[in-house]
Amino acid sequence: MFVLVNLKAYPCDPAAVAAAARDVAEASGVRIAVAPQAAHLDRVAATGVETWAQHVAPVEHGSHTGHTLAEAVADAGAEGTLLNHSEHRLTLADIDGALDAADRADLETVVCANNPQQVGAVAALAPDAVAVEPPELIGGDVSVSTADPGIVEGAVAAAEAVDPAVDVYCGAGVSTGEDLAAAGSLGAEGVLLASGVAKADDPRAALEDLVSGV
Ligand SMILES: O=C[C@H](O)COP(=O)(O)O
Repeated sequence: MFVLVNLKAYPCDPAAVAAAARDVAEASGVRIAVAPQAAHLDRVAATGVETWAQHVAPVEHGSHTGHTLAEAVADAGAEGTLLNHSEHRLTLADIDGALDAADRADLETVVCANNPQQVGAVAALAPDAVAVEPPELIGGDVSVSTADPGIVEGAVAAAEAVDPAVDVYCGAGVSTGEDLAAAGSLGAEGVLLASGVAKADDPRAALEDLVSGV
């Protein structure tokens, strides 16, 4: 299972969470990556943890003030990027352009989607993975794998029907080892989570619990 921890814009210490994620990944053998704010990418990458961007724009080098350039996040140490997060939606054309940008910069990609129908649509653009997240469950206490297992199974079937090479992750409310195991049993190959770690009193303990069943 892949555990992708999105720090969003939460007021946590990105380097401390990253160091904890690095240690827990090393101790458990579970692949864990951290996606901080763009301005914190180099600080997070310096810890040695696998580092991801939260977004890249569908642009190339040039006159694009304020846009996040894929090559710049790669220079800062990112190895992958989220795209089309529920809190940063893109048009289909922009997802396509951002995937091209990520490809140029050699970034792995996870495209987020609300439901299995959207999973099918974005899987057709051939990202490395898709992440299904029902927006109403994001930031809550109940995991998607408990509240809506059918959406995870539907996402797995939708991606498989379009492109079996596209991995499927799920997210929203994931915070415990039980949640991670449930996601795996529904066919997900990873989880995308945020508040369960970034807002935890002890992010290291939260990460240890998360991987305890793997
Ligand atoms: O990017 C992460 C997802 O939006 C899930 O967030 P959450 O774990 O706080 O529900």
